[in-house]
Amino acid sequence: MSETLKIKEIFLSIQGEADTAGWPTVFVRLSGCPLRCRWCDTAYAFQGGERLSLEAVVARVGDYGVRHVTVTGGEPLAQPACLALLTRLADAGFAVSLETSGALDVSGVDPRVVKVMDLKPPASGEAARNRWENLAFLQPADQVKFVIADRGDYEWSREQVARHALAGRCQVLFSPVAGELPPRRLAEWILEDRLPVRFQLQLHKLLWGDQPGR
Ligand SMILES: C[S@@+](CC[C@H](N)C(=O)[O-])C[C@H]1O[C@@H](n2cnc3c(N)ncnc32)[C@H](O)[C@@H]1O
Ligand SMILES: Nc1nc2[nH]cc(C(=O)O)c2c(=O)[nH]1
Ligand code: SF4
Ligand SMILES: [Mg+2]
Repeated sequence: MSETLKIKEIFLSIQGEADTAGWPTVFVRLSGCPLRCRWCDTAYAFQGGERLSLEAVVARVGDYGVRHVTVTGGEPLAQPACLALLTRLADAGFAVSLETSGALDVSGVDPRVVKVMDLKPPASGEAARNRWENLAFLQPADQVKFVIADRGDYEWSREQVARHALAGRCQVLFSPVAGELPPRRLAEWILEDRLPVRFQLQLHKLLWGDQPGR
């Protein structure tokens, strides 16, 4: 029997986050997540979804006729068949990125796939889940992302960037928790400290607000 995945949704949108922000992108959102970040904007993906074969997912992605595809969730790596999906999408010629929490092993991710990996700061409630061994598997095109709720999270994130020399390994993204930390405050902290990190806002929320399938 061919492998299957529980899929919450597949949709076309403007990439709202990370290095490919702005590109028309197909999103494949896998169901389920073992974490419960306090501010998660995608809790609707924790349950439900449709079981699809890898072939069906690749075919649906292809139907949209765009080059970029992002596999996200939920936590995509919580389903082991996600690794095979990533490889099939890369084989099919798509520019593939993976959004992952940083709590699951990324060592098996196809090297053609760009990893966008969170490190969860304390106010998420999930900092104990950060899998620090993952840092050894980052490639230069990958990105490490900190989603920051308050000054404590900012200082913690700044400390991890320094301790693990992250800025020399890949792009480092700092993003405010939407609706919680005023973006300007985070921008000013970054500038005051001359931090070598990239400030990010979720473009799709500026365009469409906070709604599923966008
Ligand atoms: C919904 S998660 C799915 C992938 C994976 N579970 C993860 O956490 O990276 C995708 C991205 O959205 C970010 N995110 C979730 N809720 C957010 C919020 N309220 N404000 C800003 N970013 C948020 C996450 O931190 C993560 O970078
Ligand atoms: N437009 C849009 N861009 C995104 N980039 C990463 C997303 C995610 O939820 O992982 C996301 C999303 O949910 N929507
Ligand atoms: S790991 Fe990602 S999907 Fe899971 S709760 Fe945190 S932000 Fe949401
Ligand atoms: Mg999202």
